[in-house]
Amino acid sequence: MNNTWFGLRWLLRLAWRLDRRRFVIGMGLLLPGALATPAVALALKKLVDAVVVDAPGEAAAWGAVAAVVLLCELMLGHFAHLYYFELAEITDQRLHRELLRAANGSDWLELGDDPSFGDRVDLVRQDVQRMRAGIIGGLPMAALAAQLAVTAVVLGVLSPLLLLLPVVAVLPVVFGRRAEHLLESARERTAPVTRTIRHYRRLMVDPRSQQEIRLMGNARYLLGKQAELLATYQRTMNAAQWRSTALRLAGQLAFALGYVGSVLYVYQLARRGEATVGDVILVVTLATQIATQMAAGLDLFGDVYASASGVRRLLQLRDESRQRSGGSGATPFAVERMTDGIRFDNVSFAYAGSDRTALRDVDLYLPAGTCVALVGENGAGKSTLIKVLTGLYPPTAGRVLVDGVDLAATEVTSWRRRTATLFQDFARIDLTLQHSVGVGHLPDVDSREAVTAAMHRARATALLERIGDTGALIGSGYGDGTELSGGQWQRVGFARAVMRTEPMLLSLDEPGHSLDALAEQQVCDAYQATAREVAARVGGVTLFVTHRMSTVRLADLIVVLDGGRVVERGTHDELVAAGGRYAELFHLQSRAYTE
Ligand SMILES: Nc1ncnc2c1ncn2[C@@H]1O[C@H](COP(=O)(O)OP(=O)(O)OP(=O)(O)O)[C@@H](O)[C@H]1O
Repeated sequence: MNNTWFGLRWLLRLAWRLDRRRFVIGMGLLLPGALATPAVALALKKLVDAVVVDAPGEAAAWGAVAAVVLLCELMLGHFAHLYYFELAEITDQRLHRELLRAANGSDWLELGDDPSFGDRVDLVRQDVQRMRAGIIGGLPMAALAAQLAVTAVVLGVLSPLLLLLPVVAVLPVVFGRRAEHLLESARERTAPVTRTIRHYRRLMVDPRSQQEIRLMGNARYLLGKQAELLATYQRTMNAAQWRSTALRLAGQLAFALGYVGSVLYVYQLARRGEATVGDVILVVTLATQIATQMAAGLDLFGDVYASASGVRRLLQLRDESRQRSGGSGATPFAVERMTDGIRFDNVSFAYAGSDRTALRDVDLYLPAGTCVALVGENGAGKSTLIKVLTGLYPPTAGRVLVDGVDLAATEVTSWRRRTATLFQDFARIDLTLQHSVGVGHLPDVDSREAVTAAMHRARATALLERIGDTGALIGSGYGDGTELSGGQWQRVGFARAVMRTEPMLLSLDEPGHSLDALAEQQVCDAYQATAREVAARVGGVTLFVTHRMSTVRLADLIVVLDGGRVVERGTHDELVAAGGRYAELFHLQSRAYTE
């Protein structure tokens, strides 16, 4: 129960902060509208009593009062709805923003790797709709509470025994809450199943997987898998629905018995002359009203309860994101020009939920101003090393020092501002070219010159000319933009990375990925040129991962990783002469080219 009130209070406080005017007007209309309901019953009682004692003037007056109050009840509620509906709309937008903030709030990437975090983000996304209903239901619920209080007072004055009626009327609410709880926990239990169902759905409509699905003829197999999961989901949800419906029915049955009992009781009082005919009408009317109020209350409570669970989950996500962020004592990264270099001091790293160590006891020195190639087989840990160095993951053990500054004690976002990275699985940002590239350096996001210069640095001037203008839309994510090839997207990604003109670390993961030989050569030239610029301007280190030995041999330093360990380091000539792992890889590839 505490949880529900907390959620309701949190939502109402948020609505109050967002738009006090609508809140006050909405409540100001709702409350008298709600109080009009028991007032109608009282006016009817007076009307009937006046008719019984044959006082037509008084009866007509009470009839008029009943009509006016009834009109108020109908009209005020309707106008109030307009206000709190708009309020719910505003709150809904804010909640979506809160969710995006919570999902992206952590400084590190590890939360994003955690499937249970993803499940909870999915649940909260569904919850936002319910939280909106919580606002729409929360305000009338407050008015309803006032209405019930007045009804209880009227009944208590008539006979204290009649106070049992509102008490019995609470039963459907209690049972309804339990029923909601049942459905909620079923929803939480099936979250991994629904995530997998959605994944299958995405997989089958994604153009990239569709071609393979067709070639391999496995559409039926995937559909079957999805159908099995759907059946599991429906079984669990149906069982929960049945149990929750049974609980609701039990609560409503208990109230129905109380209703009939109270009407019979007041009828007996009237027969003994202890109540008037008007009192019988009053109880019949109030009991009917309570039934409607309780049914409405039950629905509203269901909405509020469900939205309170959403609030709880949203706040948990937010806290979790905050907790997995850098310490508040972290100092901003203030090195302007790198003179020493980057050091990995006994660094190890394991992904959350994985029992495999992706980096093991890495001791590595990357001197300032050098161009370093990372080499190793698939899964050796090359991308992971870049992710740890760019502060996407904190090391599990050891330290990373940039010019002697320990990244663990540094505000990670300020260090990231001094890095420029293009990952193998770079983002395809379907916006205008201006913004798709410009977001790489927010201060210049709207600067056409900065974007044009970045496209130039990325050797993508021809692409810019083909697109025509930086204001043109690229990709078809949300509009009719120019569709780009994998290699062209990579150029856009590279231009985005080099929007930062003074990175202390330039990291390029698989530059040749998605490119034809000529394009790869051009991009590698661009990388080398950018690396030289970065080295000259701020003593920056360029780190690139590639499987092409012709590119690797140009590096000042080559680092060979195997199973998460650094197994060799040196120049091309040194490593070839050493005849170790690198020499083996180099000869293997040279043979492949010459044979
Ligand atoms: N998000 C993740 N969660 C769990 N394990 C991961 C994750 N990303 C990578 N790994 C694992 O960490 C190890 C190192 O992966 P990494 O991507 O760093 O290798 P790589 O050398 O870059 O490989 P490739 O050449 O294929 O890109 C692999 O065993 C991989 O399966």
